[in-house]
Amino acid sequence: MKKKIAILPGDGIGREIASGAAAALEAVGKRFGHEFELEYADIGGAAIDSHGTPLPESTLALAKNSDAILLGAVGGLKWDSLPSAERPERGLLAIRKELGLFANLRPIPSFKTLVQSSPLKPEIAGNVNMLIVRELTGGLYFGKPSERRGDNNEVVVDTLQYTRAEIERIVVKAFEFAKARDGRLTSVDKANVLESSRMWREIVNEKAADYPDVTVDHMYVDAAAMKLISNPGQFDVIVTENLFGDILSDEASMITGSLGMLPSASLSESGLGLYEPVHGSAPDIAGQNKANPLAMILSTALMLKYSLDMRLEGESIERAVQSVLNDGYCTPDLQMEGSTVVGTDKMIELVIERVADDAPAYADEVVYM
Ligand SMILES: NC(=O)C1=CN([C@@H]2O[C@H](COP(=O)(O)OP(=O)(O)OC[C@H]3O[C@@H](n4cnc5c(N)ncnc54)[C@H](O)[C@@H]3O)[C@@H](O)[C@H]2O)C=CC1
Ligand SMILES: CC(C)CC(=O)C(=O)O
Ligand SMILES: [Mg+2]
Repeated sequence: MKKKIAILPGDGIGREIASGAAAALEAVGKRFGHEFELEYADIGGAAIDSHGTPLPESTLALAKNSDAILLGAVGGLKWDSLPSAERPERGLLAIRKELGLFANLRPIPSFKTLVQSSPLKPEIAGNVNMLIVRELTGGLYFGKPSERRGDNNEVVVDTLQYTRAEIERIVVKAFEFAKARDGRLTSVDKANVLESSRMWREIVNEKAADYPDVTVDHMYVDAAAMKLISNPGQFDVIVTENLFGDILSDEASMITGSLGMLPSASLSESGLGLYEPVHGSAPDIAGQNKANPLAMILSTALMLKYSLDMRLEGESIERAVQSVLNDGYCTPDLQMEGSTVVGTDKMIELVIERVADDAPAYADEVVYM
């Protein structure tokens, strides 16, 4: 049956890498005999320019009527001086909220061939396979009030708010992933200071009773930031609130050596999924054919596996990516001696060829989720 996919390229490098997602779907379609109907719509700065709002009704309607959604990235210098409620990023937050995408999954594996590109020592970067489960529709990014106040607007307030139900559903999701993986869950909070973290911790402890096979530990977010660098191999599943997860996952990308390597999946309770790279629109390299398209392509693989029940198809993309890296190709963000540096377009082409070619499985195959 034909699957309808909404593609929202967004801004900056989002537009360049979105073509990688479309090309990967076309290659998978040809090889496995599927038909994908791709429909494009604006979000973020592009939507401000075309529709006067960062999340047009038509984009939201398309997303709701699709089997899954692929998103590039939003934001850019052109829109940076807009009030925060009108910025491109507001479109991204709004689509997450409107679609109820509360569970953001950010897998971070070691890519053996990329160990050299990590600023960490090979023995530290080389043995990681973690999953960050980030709460995505609550916390500091959504709490009200968020405003300037007082005489001359000299007071500013942002609000970190969660309901018990919001914390429970993300914690349960994380326990389920931990149970299916290595059975270790680290809950990251700031319970020594924040009331929200104290409730978060209580809920994790309550839910632990339902998962006797999962070992739970709690870590303060400042210490977790340090341990991600000193000993990332200790983590299996990390569960944390929205802002902490945002920051820690960018930090964790350095295990691979580039933010351009990390895909993500955002899932709702009904099972609808939006797939996007962890990185942003990278205005510093936009339009130069330098962006690494692999995070976007790997997000497409996650989409096939988790929203379309096409496991083999998703794995064919993951394997193709690994094959290209093993053959020594990389984009400029991945610093590796002796490798062949290629641009965005060429990297997409190399991966697509290998999807079509049925690249073999590797003994050290990267496992995502
Ligand atoms: N999900 C999204 O749409 C996100 C959007 N943003 C927005 O993106 C804009 C830029 O924000 P930044 O803080 O610069 O974060 P960024 O993630 O866009 O870039 C940070 C650094 O990583 C590099 N980088 C990111 N992705 C890359 C890729 N695929 N290949 C090679 N290098 C890559 C960039 O060149 C830059 O030096 C802002 O407007 C921000 O609000 C930021 C994060 C997430
Ligand atoms: C641009 C923000 C709204 C989001 C972000 O940085 C992220 O989701 O990683
Ligand atoms: Mg981020």
